[in-house]
Amino acid sequence: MFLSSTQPRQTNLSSATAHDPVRSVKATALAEMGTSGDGGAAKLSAWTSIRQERWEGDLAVQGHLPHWLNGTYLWNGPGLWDVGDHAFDHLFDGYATLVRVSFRRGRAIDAHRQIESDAYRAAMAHGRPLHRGFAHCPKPVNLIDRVRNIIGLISGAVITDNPNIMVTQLGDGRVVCLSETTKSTILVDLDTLGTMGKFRYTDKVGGMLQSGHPIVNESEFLTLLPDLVWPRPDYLVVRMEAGSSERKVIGRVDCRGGPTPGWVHSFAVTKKYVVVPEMPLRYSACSVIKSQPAPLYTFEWLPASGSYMHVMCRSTGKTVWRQHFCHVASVEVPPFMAIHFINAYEDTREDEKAAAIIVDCCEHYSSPVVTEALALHKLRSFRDADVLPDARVGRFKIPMDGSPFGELNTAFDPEEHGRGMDMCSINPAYLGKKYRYAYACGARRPCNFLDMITKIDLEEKTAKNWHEDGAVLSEPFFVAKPGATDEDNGVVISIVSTINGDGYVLVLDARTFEEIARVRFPYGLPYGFHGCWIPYKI
Ligand SMILES: CC(=O)/C=C/C=C(C)/C=C/C1=C(C)CCCC1(C)C
Ligand SMILES: CC(/C=C/C=O)=C\C=C\C=O
Ligand SMILES: [Fe+2]
Repeated sequence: MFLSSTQPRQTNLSSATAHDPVRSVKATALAEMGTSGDGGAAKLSAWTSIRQERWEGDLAVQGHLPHWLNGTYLWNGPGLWDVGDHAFDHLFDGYATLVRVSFRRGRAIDAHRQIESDAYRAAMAHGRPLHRGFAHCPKPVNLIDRVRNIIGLISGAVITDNPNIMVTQLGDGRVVCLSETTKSTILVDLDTLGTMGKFRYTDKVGGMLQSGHPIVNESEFLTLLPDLVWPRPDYLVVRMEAGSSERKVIGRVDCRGGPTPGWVHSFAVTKKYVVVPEMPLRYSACSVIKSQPAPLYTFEWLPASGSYMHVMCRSTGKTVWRQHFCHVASVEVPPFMAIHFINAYEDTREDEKAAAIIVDCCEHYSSPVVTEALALHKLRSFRDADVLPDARVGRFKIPMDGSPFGELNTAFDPEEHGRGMDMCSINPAYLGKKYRYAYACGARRPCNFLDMITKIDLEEKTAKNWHEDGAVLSEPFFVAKPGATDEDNGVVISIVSTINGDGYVLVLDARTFEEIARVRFPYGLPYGFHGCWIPYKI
């Protein structure tokens, strides 16, 4: 049964009631402040903890959803920042909230639910967070606590398993949410959004950390495992076949600079290669051991340690360039700061061998300040101040002829997307291949956060933008029309948090970038990071 009005049909509220107290007084007060000289930030649901632990119901559709849009958009992010009297101050620390919007023949049903990681359950039980997260680090109160912390770090017990970055469906149908700690890989039930438990890897690969963006298709799951352990800090490149829970090591990349690996929130692949970025924002072993976040949280900025791009052959695991064997590379590149890689492809010669690898990313002009810009106290204030750090589409060219240096250039005029950009997606059929269009969040300045969505044409070097005054928009997600052959034939979905505290799913025609429908939530949702599309089985 679908409701035609905006009145939500609520289900399963017993659980919601049980968890309602977690929404702290601070968060409620903030949400109700409204006109506090913060440019309207206080009313935005984007930076406010979710209203209730779960909800399910029909949504009112304004406009026309295409009848071919049949499937589920699953979306994950940090929906709860307040526990008891404790309020996290970083976007990346919130407890994961999973949102599901199911589209069927022009209609939409929504559900959301908290993911019950061990870290979330412990916080609910104790009324405060107990685990170490991205920026949150429970303070040791005495020497015993300090020792317990070090043991807990080695065993992994004090480290968070809050899976708030992404959600993906594996080739065998299992749905997992995850973050950058390996233990945060958690299985969820697509029908109920219930937490089913940890994803148990059956291998002996180990590893405490993983990339936040594994590359997943119907046949495999590829990811990077950065390892901080001295004297051989490195990255393992691992693959897990669909239907298996065993990761196999494809190869290993030794760090070329610095005492630890660079942050690998995401990475890139081409048809034949995995590209492992090594950037100067490196994991800080010292801050991890001392249980004391450094100014850049668990990272430190070490530009003198150099920046590198390593290209590994997906089938052989080789990274060393050999002229007649396997054309792979490890090159020094200009300093860079990238959280998200957009895509990569092989620029081939006439003999079909790659002359260079092209890698595109959301590049922050070699500055780590963007991580600090995501502190909640900054996002909740100064909405009108132009404080969002600049970013551009950075294009690397990695030579495959044994040359030691790669290039980094600006792919097109950043003014086209307001000089800010991140949270990107492409048509997934073009992953690892030459492509023309990228979708991303951009900036309508002045702003303190990404407030526009943009379609970037890398061939014509132009952008089409969509914006609503005062609203915060989530990562634009491309869904292809079944059977379509044009790269941009489909829709782009983004979740909008409006200046009045409401929220809706925005659906744009990906070709024209014009709005075709908006689907209203019963209440605005917190900002989320990344999603996936699961078509219905016929
Ligand atoms: C983008 C985002 O949400 C990132 C989350 C990152 C986390 C939870 C990182 C955790 C940690 C490290 C990267 C290194 C040391 C331990 C720990 C703090 C858990
Ligand atoms: C919100 C964000 C990263 C999210 C990670 O998954 C980056 C925003 C950058 C702004 O310029
Ligand atoms: Fe991400």
